[in-house]
Amino acid sequence: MNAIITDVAYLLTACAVTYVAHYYYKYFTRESPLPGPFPLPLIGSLHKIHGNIDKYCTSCQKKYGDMFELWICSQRLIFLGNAEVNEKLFVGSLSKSNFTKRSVSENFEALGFSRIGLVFNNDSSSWNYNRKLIEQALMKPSFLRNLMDDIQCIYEEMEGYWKIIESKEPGAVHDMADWCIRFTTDITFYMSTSKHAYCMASYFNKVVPDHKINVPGDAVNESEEFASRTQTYIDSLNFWYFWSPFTVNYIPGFSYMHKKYKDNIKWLYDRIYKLIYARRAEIKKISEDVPLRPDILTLFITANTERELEKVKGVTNRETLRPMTDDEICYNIFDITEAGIDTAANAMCFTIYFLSKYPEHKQKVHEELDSVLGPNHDRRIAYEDLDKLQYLEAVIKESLRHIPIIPFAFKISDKDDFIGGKFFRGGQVFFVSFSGIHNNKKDWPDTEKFDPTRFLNPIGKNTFLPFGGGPRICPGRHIGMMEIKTFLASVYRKFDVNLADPNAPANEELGFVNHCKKCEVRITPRNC
Ligand code: HEM
Repeated sequence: MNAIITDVAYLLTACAVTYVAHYYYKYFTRESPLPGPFPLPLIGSLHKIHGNIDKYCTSCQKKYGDMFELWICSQRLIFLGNAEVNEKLFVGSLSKSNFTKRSVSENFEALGFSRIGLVFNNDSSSWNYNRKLIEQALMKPSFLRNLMDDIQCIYEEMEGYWKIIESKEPGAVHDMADWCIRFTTDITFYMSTSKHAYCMASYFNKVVPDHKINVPGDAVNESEEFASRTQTYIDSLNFWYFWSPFTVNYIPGFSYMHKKYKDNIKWLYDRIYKLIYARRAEIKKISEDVPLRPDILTLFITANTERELEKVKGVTNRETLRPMTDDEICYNIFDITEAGIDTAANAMCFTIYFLSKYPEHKQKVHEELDSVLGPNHDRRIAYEDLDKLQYLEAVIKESLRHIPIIPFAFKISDKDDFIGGKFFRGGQVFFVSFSGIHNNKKDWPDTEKFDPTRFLNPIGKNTFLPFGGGPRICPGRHIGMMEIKTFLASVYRKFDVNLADPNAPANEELGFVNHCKKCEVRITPRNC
């Protein structure tokens, strides 16, 4: 027995020594070595990250410069933290770019994410097709016009809830982190499907239980479940990104979570499929001379069919000329809802935080709103007004510079290339740090200062990338900005918003995105 134990111990030791030797052989013989933290076998620098890879990399950037290497387990990542070293990664033209793909984990591959939808899709032909159809849908004039109205209707609903709360409890404290996420959930759901998610209504019913808003019972339960499952999905991304396939499949506890997360996605897909079938049936019943409502679901169903709403000029690419299948519609709607809710909500919330922290900029925003929108607060904000709100836009941008909602992206090269003067083989993973780029002292003097006026003059190329860059740049950037601007303009034209605790921190926490955990404010009518 003892002999067997000794043999097994020898075998394990031999395996461990071989693994360590191989790990460091790979490390010391790597091509184009860069400075960076010295990695440990198995974990690399994982033990130093303490849950926030963005903050860890920012501290490494101070020590090792704008281009360094970081090992996560046995994977070598190349950190790129300024506009110059990132230049090739942000070439916009698809045919000229060597960076058309994201780095996705083995779990994402196994779950099929790398072949469907948009966000993690690395199948060039499927991604290209989905991307073109999504871009076409999001730029249809009828869609944009309707969206402007929808945003304001949903805002007015929220303002109505605030007024009831104020009438019951003057000077009440509102958590904008809670309101903003419900606001963007309601908008995203409505612009995608023309269905009400009732997220704000059901939240209001929770906050003010003795003043229930009449919402169809099933719809509330369904909407709350949809919203909470959306958050669960966002959590599952970190889980699947950072844990190995072995861990999630075979280690008890992890395998339970893996199954729970897979069931969660299935639930969300099932709901979207139901909506697609119902909408297809509705469209069939509507006579061809009656215009259809241009929500994203209808735009996808009718794209490249007889019922297409408006042709977008200049789109001639033959591969986009076929209609979308139900699977494609489902995955694309899913990606749009998942990518559009948290991002816009947190951008709104952090901007409110910064405006409260810096009243001198809030004052300028108030003045600009008064001059552009005039004294009649019942007048709806027009699409054309948004362009004139330059100071508000500068404040939003400065907020996104300080706290980029997506602080980094993992990109992978299609083929061998020189980056920052160093040679890398195709397939190398690059950690593109938007935080690093936004805080680079060369491009942003006095980086710590909250100074929106930086954005009133032209800025350096690729120095500000809250929506990413290159062929995978965010396709929702225009409507994201439209939502944020319209929301903030609607709030600040009428109200003054102040932090309940003037010394409160921004309360940011990095999950899959930088989110605002809490932003407690008091909302009071302006004296103007
Ligand atoms: C403030 C709001 C938003 C921010 C800060 C934001 C930021 C980003 C960033 C940084 C990326 C990665 C780009 C890259 O890899 O270079 C991205 C991708 C994406 N975003 Fe957004 N986004 C926002 C709003 C939206 C909205 C409203 C939608 C949907 C309507 C959306 C849909 C997407 C999709 C589908 C992708 C994946 C694109 C692809 O891989 O081809 N985003 N976004």
